[in-house]
Amino acid sequence: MPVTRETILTAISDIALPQGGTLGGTDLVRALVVDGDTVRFVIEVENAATGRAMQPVEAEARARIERLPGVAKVQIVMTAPARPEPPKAVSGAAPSLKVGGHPKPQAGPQAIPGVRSIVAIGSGKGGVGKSTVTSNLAVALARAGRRVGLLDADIYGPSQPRMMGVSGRPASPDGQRIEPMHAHGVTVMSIGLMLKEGEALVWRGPMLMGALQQLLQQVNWGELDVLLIDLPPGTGDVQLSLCQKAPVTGAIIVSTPQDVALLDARRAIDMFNKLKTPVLGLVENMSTYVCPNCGHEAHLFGHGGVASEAEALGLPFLGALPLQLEVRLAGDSGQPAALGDGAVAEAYGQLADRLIRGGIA
Ligand SMILES: Nc1ncnc2c1ncn2[C@@H]1O[C@H](COP(=O)(O)OP(=O)(O)OP(=O)(O)O)[C@@H](O)[C@H]1O
Repeated sequence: MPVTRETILTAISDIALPQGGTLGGTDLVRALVVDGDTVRFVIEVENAATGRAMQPVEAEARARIERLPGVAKVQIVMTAPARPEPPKAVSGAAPSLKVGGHPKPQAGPQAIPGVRSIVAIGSGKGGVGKSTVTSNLAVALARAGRRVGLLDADIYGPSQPRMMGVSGRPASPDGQRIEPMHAHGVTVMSIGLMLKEGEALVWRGPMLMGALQQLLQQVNWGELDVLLIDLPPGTGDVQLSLCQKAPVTGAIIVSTPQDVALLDARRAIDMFNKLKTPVLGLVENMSTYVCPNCGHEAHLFGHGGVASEAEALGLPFLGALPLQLEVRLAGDSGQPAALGDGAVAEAYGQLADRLIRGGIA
């Protein structure tokens, strides 16, 4: 039987650390991947000196994993994170709520109290409409009577405040817990609400992870059937951190039908597979364009590519969403198109329905 992530973590969890405590009691083990009979992971240490002190721990972990049936090769890499940027790297006075900062040690994924399921929305390529799909899906689920949260974790380009029409700074009466915003029946939180508009975040990996951890754990999400997480495009720190810090139910991948977008989508799927996060299915955005004047239907980015890719990968194809000027205008005005009654709202209604029937939302 192939060895599992859980078996490995259990096998090494009680190894004592030189600084006290055990390996299982920290979140030093990162990016654990089981690839057939090969096990790979990273042990993150504070600096080179801690790394040297941790060498016996690494050796003991390697020996224990090598003894597990089904393991032929163990690759352990010890890394020290780049020093985080000091908070002044963010211009303006964003962190009065102290969002950002080094992540707190956390042993494995931590559930968010009251949140039944967590769905990450990802894409390989930027600009394919991931944020648009997330906001419209959130609205469609809320219209279907679900209790929905939307976390904008697109730390480099948070667009949910604009798309959902929320602004202002979230309150934090006790300086610890953060009150989310509410729009169109959806509970919304975005790193963008902590920053001035147009302000780019220049935090590095560890700060990003700290910010994400806070947005997951310090926001008063309340009781939710589903929390949708709008990820940054690509396969970086935020995705990795999310799948390690939160029990993600699954990921939905958004792509346009273009080959180049599909190629990147494949990379995103591969990353979620490596992180052992189930891919719930693929969505094709900007699928068809119907000219509002003459009704002519055109396929600007090709058509059907995502459905055939899903079939080839043995993944569900969750639906095709049309390219429409109305969608962009609605997104820009903070009133997602799924609030209306047209073809777009119907397509999102079907997508929402599918997730509800599948027990995901
Ligand atoms: N189906 C659609 N029809 C028309 N415009 C769309 C559609 N989907 C997205 N857009 C527009 O395309 C632009 C990019 O969309 P969006 O910001 O949702 O993409 P993204 O993948 O989240 O991008 P990023 O890489 O910045 O995170 C936006 O202006 C949006 O309004």
